[in-house]
Amino acid sequence: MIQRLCVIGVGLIGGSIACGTRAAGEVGSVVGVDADAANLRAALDSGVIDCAYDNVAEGAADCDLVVIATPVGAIESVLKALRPVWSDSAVYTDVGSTKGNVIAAAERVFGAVPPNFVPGHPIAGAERSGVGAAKRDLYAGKRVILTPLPETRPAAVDAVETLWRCLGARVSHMAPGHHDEVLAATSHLPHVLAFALTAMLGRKDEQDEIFQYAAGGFRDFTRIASSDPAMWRDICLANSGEIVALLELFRAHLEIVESHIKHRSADELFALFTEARDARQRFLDQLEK
Ligand SMILES: NC(=O)C1=CN([C@@H]2O[C@H](COP(=O)(O)OP(=O)(O)OC[C@H]3O[C@@H](n4cnc5c(N)ncnc54)[C@H](O)[C@@H]3O)[C@@H](O)[C@H]2O)C=CC1
Ligand SMILES: O=C(O)C(=O)Cc1ccc(O)cc1
Repeated sequence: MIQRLCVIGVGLIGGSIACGTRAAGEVGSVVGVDADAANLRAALDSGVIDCAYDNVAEGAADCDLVVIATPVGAIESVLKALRPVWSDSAVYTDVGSTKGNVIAAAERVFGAVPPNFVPGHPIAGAERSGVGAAKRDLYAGKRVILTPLPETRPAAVDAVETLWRCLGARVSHMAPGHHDEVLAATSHLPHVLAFALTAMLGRKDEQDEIFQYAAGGFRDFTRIASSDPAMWRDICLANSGEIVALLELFRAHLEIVESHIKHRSADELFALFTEARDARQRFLDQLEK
């Protein structure tokens, strides 16, 4: 049981942790900290949090578990603000979509990553933001990746695993670099492609009104281009090396498709689309495992 949980950044992800732990009966009180006064007010009014602070150090003091759920570009400043009240008896974690930069930020702020800080990332979410989008069951059946370091205290890892399990999530461990490589492929690259395609067509739409004739496939492909631009700017800057390497690979693949279409290579196109459909089926099959 968590006595006093502090959520820094009470948006979609932090707000869902707050209401999920309360629904599970696993928390005494929830302290919310947010830089956006209107969002903080909404979190308090809707009962997602019990008390609200705009100051990180004041909110986190005397809490036994502190979850940092701000965009990844803000995590270093949050760690700096936490440093004066950092308690050896509390456990700290984050939910950032990238892990290498969060660990590097902790090293810069503290000299070394504190043994009671457990970097984490729930592989669950949506294209919506803010506490209004929070859901108590957001993490049910979803995966969470923790990237503890050799110096991370086992009891701190246990406490963070217990938090996620009480929300119904399945917890795995990964090395931070490996996490950033894997997530660049399945999350960061698709978001960049959706943003790029939608922006390109958006310019064309001003001339041709093409969106009027878009079908379900366009809606499916571009849903994630409705995601928060500031959050995705931060992710792209934080994991730029992995993302740029994948964009280069993707560009080469796109050129192959282009060449098959240009040269009317029907068999090659059929083989490539079949390979893609089979790969997607493998993805769907493992979702059910
Ligand atoms: N949206 C998603 O589907 C997922 C997001 N994540 C990660 O979770 C984190 C939060 O994302 P969301 O909840 O979607 O964003 P959100 O925009 O819904 O919530 C973030 C909140 O942090 C607050 N904030 C920003 N800077 C702050 C600061 N310096 N101090 C205090 N509060 C601050 C904002 O006002 C906002 O209310 C990000 O690091 C993101 O990469 C992880 C998994 C999924
Ligand atoms: O909207 C979607 O489908 C997502 O993919 C949400 C998401 C966004 C960022 C993450 O780090 C993890 C999940």
